[in-house]
Amino acid sequence: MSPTRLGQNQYGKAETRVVRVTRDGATHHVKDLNVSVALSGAMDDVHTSGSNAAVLPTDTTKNTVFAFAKQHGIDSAEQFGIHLARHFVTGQESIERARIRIEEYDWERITPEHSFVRGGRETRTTEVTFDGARWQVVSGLKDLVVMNTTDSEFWGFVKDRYTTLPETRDRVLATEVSARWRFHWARDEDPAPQWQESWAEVRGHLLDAFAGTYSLSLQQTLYAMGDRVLEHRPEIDEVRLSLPNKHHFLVDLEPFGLKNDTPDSAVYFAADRPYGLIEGTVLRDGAEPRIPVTD
Ligand SMILES: O=c1[nH]c(=O)c2[nH]c(=O)[nH]c2[nH]1
Repeated sequence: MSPTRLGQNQYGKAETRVVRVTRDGATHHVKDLNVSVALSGAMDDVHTSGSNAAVLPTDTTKNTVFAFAKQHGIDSAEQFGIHLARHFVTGQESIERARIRIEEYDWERITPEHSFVRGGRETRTTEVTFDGARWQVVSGLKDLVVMNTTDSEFWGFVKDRYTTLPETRDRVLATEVSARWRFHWARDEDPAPQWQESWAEVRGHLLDAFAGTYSLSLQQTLYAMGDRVLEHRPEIDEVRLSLPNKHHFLVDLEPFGLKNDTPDSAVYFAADRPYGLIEGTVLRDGAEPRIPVTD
């Protein structure tokens, strides 16, 4: 038998759901997060000798999330993640790195006071990593569904013996955007970004680029989206996008004697699978490389 050793490892409580309700007279405010803590460091013993001496229980990491939400509030998901990561890395000798992933759910008001409906829109995400010296904050969004009903073409592609896709000069382009953007900010001595404002601005640029790009492929739209964010937001160094192509196929209505042309109230079949999956990263030239984060 060849010798073995412990490779990359991390542990912590995943998906702690914390909801904080703040009262401003009769007006209530809700912050709704799903927080996953992952800690790593000097953890050989717990895996190989059974000693738990270096292990802060995952139960404690969950309790810390609730206690911090109560004591310090939740200003932004990023700020909350930074606070937690700093606490774990500076508070325990055995913990060398913390990664905090947060999803934030949106609640819209039904009444001005204390009734809400869960926003059916996208989920906001952030991932904060801290190794005691350097921060890496990657924020994002997922499940943001968008559609252009024109200004999209796809033609001039490679054709082999299995190609049947017709070229098109006018199609529906729809996708469900998953985007993650990495902040330049890495050191405590540098001023941190305005997390809330930055997130809203990036979201706006992603949408503007999607809507405003005359698209010859979803790949081209992807690049335009990332490029626009980097052009307008100096606090961001990298944008990663995952864009499923939510195909809309013109239905063949010829058997019923109906012409189904795009310019004339077209009818599409919105297929849910399979879907093309277009993924890519747009980087600022000369940006520092990311800290590798294990999934
Ligand atoms: O925008 C697109 N990019 C592709 O790579 C592709 N492939 C395909 O079949 N349809 C599309 N659309």
